[in-house]
Amino acid sequence: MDVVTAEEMRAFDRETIERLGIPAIALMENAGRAIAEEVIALCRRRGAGAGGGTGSADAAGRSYGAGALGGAGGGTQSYGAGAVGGTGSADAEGRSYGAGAVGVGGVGGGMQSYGAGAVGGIGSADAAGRSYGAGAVGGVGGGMQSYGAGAMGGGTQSYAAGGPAIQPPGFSVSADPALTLTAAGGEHWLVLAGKGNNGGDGLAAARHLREAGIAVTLVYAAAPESLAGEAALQRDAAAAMGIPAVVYGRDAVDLAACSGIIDALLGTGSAGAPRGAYAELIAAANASGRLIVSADIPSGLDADTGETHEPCIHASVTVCLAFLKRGLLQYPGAGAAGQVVVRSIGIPAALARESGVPVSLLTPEVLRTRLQVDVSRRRSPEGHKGTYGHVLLAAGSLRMSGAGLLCARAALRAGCGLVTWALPDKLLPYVIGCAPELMLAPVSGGDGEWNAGTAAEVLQLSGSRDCMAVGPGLGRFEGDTDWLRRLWEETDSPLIIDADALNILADADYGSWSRRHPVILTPHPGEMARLAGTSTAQVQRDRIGLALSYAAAHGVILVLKGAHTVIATPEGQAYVNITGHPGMGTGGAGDVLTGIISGLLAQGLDAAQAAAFGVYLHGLAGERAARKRDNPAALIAGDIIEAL
Ligand SMILES: NC(=O)C1=CN([C@@H]2O[C@H](COP(=O)(O)OP(=O)(O)OC[C@H]3O[C@@H](n4cnc5c(N)ncnc54)[C@H](O)[C@@H]3O)[C@@H](O)[C@H]2O)[C@H](O)CC1
Ligand SMILES: [K+]
Repeated sequence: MDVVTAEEMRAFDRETIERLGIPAIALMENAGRAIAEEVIALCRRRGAGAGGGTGSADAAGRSYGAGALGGAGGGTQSYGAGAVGGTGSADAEGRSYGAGAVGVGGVGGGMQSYGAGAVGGIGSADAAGRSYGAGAVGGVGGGMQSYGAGAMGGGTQSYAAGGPAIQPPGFSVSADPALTLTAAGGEHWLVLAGKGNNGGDGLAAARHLREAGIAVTLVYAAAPESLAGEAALQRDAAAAMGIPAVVYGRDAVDLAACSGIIDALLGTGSAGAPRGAYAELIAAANASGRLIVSADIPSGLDADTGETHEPCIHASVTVCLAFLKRGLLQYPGAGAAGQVVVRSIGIPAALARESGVPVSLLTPEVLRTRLQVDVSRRRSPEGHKGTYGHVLLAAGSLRMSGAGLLCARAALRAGCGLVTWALPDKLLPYVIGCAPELMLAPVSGGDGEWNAGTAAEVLQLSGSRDCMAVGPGLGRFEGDTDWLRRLWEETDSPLIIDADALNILADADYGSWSRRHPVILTPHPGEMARLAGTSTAQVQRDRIGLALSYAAAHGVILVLKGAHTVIATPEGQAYVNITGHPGMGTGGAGDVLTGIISGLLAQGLDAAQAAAFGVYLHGLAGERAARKRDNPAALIAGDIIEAL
């Protein structure tokens, strides 16, 4: 799935209109319909008793129940079986990545669906009975009924293709299930409309909600006569249908007097912090406690960086139009968006591929098709430990021996054949037997710390290894810059640099160092700040942008760790990972990731493949491990290794 900037979005919009000849109003109509469908699906789930977090909600407020509904903003994620469907396959965690909704910031446990085109689906039903069948429509709470290919959806009857028909097959008529809501009478939605095309989308949605029997009132942020172009057409159509409208600032508006709010104030045309009526309406909407569905992006969000201006809408659902926006994947924006559903509106997805959009959401599909990773990791019956490569690890010191042990164990769990851990000789007696699968190579460390004289010993060890990881628990020592430079320039295999080795790099002008093989850097935001000579806050301000520029400028694969880790390549590609769990913020989790990446490299994945797949697997394992704890706070790094 491609991830775009606002400017890229506008370019694809223009190309679709000008080169393909699709009228702008058609795109807006499609956008309005998509928004309305998601609102109706949400009402349907809520009406099925899934209001505000049915079933269980975990400590983070994520509701996992069937038909679960994200709470009012605040970053709660809904994973419910009622979540609007998806197509295609599901991964081991029940995430479906086909063309469906995008669960962003998602942390396992429930079903997440990633993709575009919520309503329809193709294929089979999964173990939970969630249907991915063609024509299948999100069921009413309690999971989706499977309607089977070509069957009639929209109710409880279903004619499963090929199965015993409940009624004799024959003439049948179905309504438009995605825009039909039984018992709509209890619903009254407000549409907060800005004066741009985002507002136009909301006005188009209003007509569809009206058609579904839902009461709608338009709340214009600016005088309606100030709307222009397609938005003005939508204004006039809504008026012609007699949809009630008020103008903020001129008429009394009570945003709490409704059952839900569509936020169509600001979209990708927004610039800076919301001003005037927009700001007041955003604040009032957040204060109303009502469910908010945002059109395209939450108003007040920077579509490119994920910065949330003051104020910014906290949505339960964001109906992202045409392409996933970068700002929806980067915190705090990812926390303001709620469940993100990417909906097609008639702009061909191929435009992004053809134009070389550099950023992708890291899904199994992207791993397979864009990184050519065999996510199944099939093994040949003739394989042996030599087949799966040999990792050399230069890590650990007296006070941080555990980091080396975690990294080494993780490399083995990632599937490599052999791991040799080079460590200061004084540590040896203390680690012997901690992991019998490991081979240990003591280097002359004297007092249990590393010293510059060990470079030759490490280089000698590296000669027969497939990759080398340097850094976990390394510590700093006299002459460490020259020590690392020798490893950087003289090893003949891929290098993974982590922890204190990153700090050594940050203090060195390593741009002049020569390198024959790929290098992967795995900084957390603080280490990234030191590497880039900036502040941690600045790093977090635009993670994707910074990772892309740093990787290209320094010719490295950069793994910028954190919530939604970004993997960027020297060739200018970036992948945003959304597996993982807040419980992974624990000492040693980074050492485990370095081990996983090393283990994959040793098995023959290239640097970009190993970095991306390693991050993805690390996050999945963290989710699994967190679910095994009564409280995810109890997660420790070793649990992640055991969950691989
Ligand atoms: N492929 C596409 O791009 C499509 C976009 N669609 C929708 O259109 C919006 C983008 O619309 P645009 O008219 O460019 O801008 P906005 O509607 O986001 O709003 C701009 C509007 O608001 C004023 N404004 C800007 N910044 C602020 C601020 N900080 N405070 C107050 N007011 C502000 C500005 O003057 C403009 O008047 C996109 O998100 C989609 O929702 C369609 O879906 C079709 C395809
Ligand atoms: K919006």
